[in-house]
Amino acid sequence: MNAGDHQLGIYLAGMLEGRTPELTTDLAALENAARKVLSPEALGYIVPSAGSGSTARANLEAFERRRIVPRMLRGVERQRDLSCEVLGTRMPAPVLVAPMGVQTLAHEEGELATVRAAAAVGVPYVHSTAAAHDFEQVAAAGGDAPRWYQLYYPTDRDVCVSFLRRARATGHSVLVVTLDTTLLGWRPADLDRGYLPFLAGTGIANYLSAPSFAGVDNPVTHWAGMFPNPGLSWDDLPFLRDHWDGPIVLKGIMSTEDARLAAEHGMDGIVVSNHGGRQVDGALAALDALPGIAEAVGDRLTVLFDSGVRTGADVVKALALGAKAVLVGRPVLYGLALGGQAGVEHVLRCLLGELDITLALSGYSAPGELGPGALAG
Ligand SMILES: Cc1cc2nc3c(=O)[nH]c(=O)nc-3n(C[C@H](O)[C@H](O)[C@H](O)COP(=O)(O)O)c2cc1C
Ligand SMILES: CC(C)CC(=O)C(=O)O
Repeated sequence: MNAGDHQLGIYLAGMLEGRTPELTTDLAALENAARKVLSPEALGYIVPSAGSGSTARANLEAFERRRIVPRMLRGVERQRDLSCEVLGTRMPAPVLVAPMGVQTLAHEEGELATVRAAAAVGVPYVHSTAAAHDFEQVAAAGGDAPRWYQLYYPTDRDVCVSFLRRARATGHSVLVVTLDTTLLGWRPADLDRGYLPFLAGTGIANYLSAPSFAGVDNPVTHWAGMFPNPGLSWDDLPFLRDHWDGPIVLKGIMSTEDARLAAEHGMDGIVVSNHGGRQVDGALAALDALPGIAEAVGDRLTVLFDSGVRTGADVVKALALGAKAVLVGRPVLYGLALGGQAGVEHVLRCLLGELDITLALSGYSAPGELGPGALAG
């Protein structure tokens, strides 16, 4: 994709054709539009965060606080190339779709619409263990487009191995192991409603279609029993190495010490993330954790980032602070809720377009040129 074509393309209406007014190009405003179309349960599950929401607010505030310093007369390339390679995956820009389960809450086609949209734009899609569609369905819908797999490490290792095998067999190239959700966070919006998608049977598709577990009496409670895994430790990582022959990324790293341990344990990458503020309310903003971690690990690990990315300018800020690429979460679900596959495509194209324009107007031809000097302070 030639990112430089985005803006003209938009003005020439190619991208806006068939767009509903709710699908605004102001990505930060999508949440309000999505609130109007989501059911109360879906809204309660997707939009809010843990506890009082202070960490989710801090995530956004950390982006707001940091300011880009635009530079002039730097001979920016007329046709910018934002493409990059991350852990063996080529991508049109340093942006991936974050792993998110239960996407049928946002739209009946759920992950199938998201993976098709990601494939259309070329952005890698990260398939969640808690997806409402399984590995095979997502692989069929996504075709050859890049896909990674996110693991919730279950207490039952046979189930774990079956997930890893199927993920590999269906073309997922990188394993993302989420560490910050060994228990569900304290989420008042769901607790007050007594609602959890999994208990309603949504989000266990990968598990339900695992042939070896077909005989289980009550699959929902069986899965609910093996999902909580607070006993997980660094000693459990070699098992994954034994059963996964591709790169492994740890998601949910928020301290320099854990980042160093990830490198010492031979991991390939980390995602600096607080799960969009959905887990530990009161945790620091993910963006505030990023620069120290990036400095501590240097070239030893590929540092990725998520939590609070809403605009192209946010992507610029995260890259300047040391991320090699970012994962975008809720905005994708807002696009999904508002327009299915077309809505997700809209969000991804806007994000890449705004990233490209912001980068160029700030004096940079490529994301790799960004560093802390691109920001004030
Ligand atoms: C509805 C929803 C479901 C999610 N499901 C998962 C999941 O299954 N696995 C995972 O690692 N992260 C999951 N996440 C967290 C995202 O991967 C990501 O860390 C977070 O959404 C980033 O923050 P943002 O929404 O502010 O962009 C989920 C987030 C949301 C909003
Ligand atoms: C706990 C999961 C199964 C889904 C998730 O990660 C989330 O809702 O944030």
